[in-house]
Amino acid sequence: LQAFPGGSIDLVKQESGIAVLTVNNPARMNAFSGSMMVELEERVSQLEEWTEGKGLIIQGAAGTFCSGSDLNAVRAISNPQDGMKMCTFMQNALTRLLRLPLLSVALVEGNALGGGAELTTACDFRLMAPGSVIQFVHKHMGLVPGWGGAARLVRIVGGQNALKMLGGALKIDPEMGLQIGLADGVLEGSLAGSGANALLEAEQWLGCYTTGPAPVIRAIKSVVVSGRELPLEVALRTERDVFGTVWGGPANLQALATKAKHK
Ligand SMILES: CCCC(=O)SCCNC(=O)CCNC(=O)[C@H](O)C(C)(C)COP(=O)(O)OP(=O)(O)OC[C@H]1O[C@@H](n2cnc3c(N)ncnc32)[C@H](O)[C@@H]1OP(=O)(O)O
Repeated sequence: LQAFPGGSIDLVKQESGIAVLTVNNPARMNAFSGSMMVELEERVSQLEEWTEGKGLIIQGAAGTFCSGSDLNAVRAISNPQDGMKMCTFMQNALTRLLRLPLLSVALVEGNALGGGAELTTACDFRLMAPGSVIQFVHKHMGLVPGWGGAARLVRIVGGQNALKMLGGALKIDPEMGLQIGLADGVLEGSLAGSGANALLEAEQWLGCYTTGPAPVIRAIKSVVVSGRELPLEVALRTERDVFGTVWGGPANLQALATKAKHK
């Protein structure tokens, strides 16, 4: 993958506990070069070690999300063996990304195409800016998703919607995204339009879910990942173990001491 350089994956970990990951290759509409795939995996490793983290926003540079694989690299490795190696690498990186103990949101401005659409499904939530599009264009490229995007899409929107989206290479706009459950929110028009404002709005949106002590937010994500991925009996055991990490913990004791009311 390192033989196909260009662009970068930038990570900023903020004091607020929300990190921002930027897919940065604007000359190619933030397409993933080989070196960016390697960098993505490195950034995921850094986030796995970030014990203070609560949230993650994934965005593209310069007002558009990501146009998938860099087609120059795709052409150079257009044989099944190399394609499967690349897919294995990206499936692993994106599976680890989705399993991070952080609540993650894909901030979709402009286009999320091909592998870019797949990347949005490796986040817990998708926020779409007005005018943005998520499109699995794979059929038009004579392909199917290979970065795990089909498997995750079925779990997000159901098999029927996934079949329509992949079979028709449908352009999903924010309205349709909300309707089928692909989008979890749409940015306000007033704030959208500038990358900085869109990011601010995404931070505010995510803040509704990440407010609170990091151990509790991370535990919430862990029990949901277990419920999402494991057979019920195993998920229940995991839930009990995670419960043990917060029961009697500082946040729990403080809530008991203040006799919190939930009106
Ligand atoms: C398992 C993974 C499967 C995959 O991801 S396969 C790749 C799927 N993605 C695509 O096919 C995207 C192809 N690109 C497009 O449709 C359009 O470029 C796009 C994103 C709608 C933007 O259109 P426009 O706004 O008209 O801009 P444009 O076409 O002039 O693009 C600007 C420059 O970006 C380049 N670019 C866009 N997408 C790229 C890509 N995926 N790989 C490599 N280069 C890409 C494009 O060639 C152009 O470069 P240049 O200015 O001509 O040098």
